[in-house]
Amino acid sequence: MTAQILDGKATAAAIKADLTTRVEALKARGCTPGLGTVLVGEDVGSQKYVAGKHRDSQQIGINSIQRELPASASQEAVEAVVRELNEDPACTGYLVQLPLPGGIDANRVLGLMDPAKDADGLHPTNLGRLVLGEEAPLPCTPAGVIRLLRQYGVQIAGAEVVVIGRGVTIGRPMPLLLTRRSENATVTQCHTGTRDLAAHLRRADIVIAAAGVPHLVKPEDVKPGAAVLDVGVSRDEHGKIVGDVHPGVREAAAWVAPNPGGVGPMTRAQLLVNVVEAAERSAGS
Ligand SMILES: Nc1nc2c(c(=O)[nH]1)N[C@@H](CN(C=O)c1ccc(C(=O)N[C@@H](CCC(=O)O)C(=O)O)cc1)CN2
Repeated sequence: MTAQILDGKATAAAIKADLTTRVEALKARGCTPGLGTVLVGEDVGSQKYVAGKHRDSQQIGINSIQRELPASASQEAVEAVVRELNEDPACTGYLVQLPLPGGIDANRVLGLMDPAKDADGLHPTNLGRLVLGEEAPLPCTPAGVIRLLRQYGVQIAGAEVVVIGRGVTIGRPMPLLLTRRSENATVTQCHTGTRDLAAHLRRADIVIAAAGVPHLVKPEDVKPGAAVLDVGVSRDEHGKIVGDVHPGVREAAAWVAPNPGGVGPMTRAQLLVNVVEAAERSAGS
């Protein structure tokens, strides 16, 4: 049996269509949302992601504010841009593209952001709110994963979920979302210190692979009927994406979110959701 594709592109397009109407309503009330991005360095992947975020924003009527600094920028220079965006009324939400170059203290930079303008849900106050079960902008990739599973009717409640990875954008917040009462999943978090990854994978109803290790998840380790979401990004010698999930998994699983075309577009769609919601909150709607 070949897995059903969890199509992130199509799902993201539907989310964007809904947001377009909400942006029009905001504009009619004199509030035009503006997405700010802070990009430090010349990493080609990060440049591509940021360009995609602005392209999406412009398509639905959100203004773009782009700040770029060289890889040699000092901590003070990056912090100055964050302070500027905190004060800029045209910027209703913004993000700092990660990873930041070595030598920049990313936690300090994120902590300086105005939590009300945090479009990524990665400010310590907003991550703390998530832990406490309070309303907060949600980290984009984990929220995109949940939305994609729901769109295709994959059962989350009661599911055994394995998350591979413990980074700040996906691995750390993903279990927080999955174990909310609204999702009710049981989560095992695996990482480079996990002794027997295959043993965990064989029990999983849902696998979320975000390790950045090419073809880490093999067909023989996937439980029949499982949903497998490929979030890991490595690149081959031609710059082509190689995911964490072996292509043969398509013949073993019931659902697969491919990479590209699965969770990536959902990450960008959730960013737009966060920007629109922040603008709606600040406009008092
Ligand atoms: N500040 C943040 N930094 C990073 C985040 C994040 O959520 N906030 N996540 C990742 C990268 N990321 C967003 O920034 C991201 C990754 C992938 C995609 C995407 O649309 N991918 C396409 C393929 C694009 C390609 O061909 O290279 C797809 O999957 O179809 C968007 C955003 C790390 N940093």
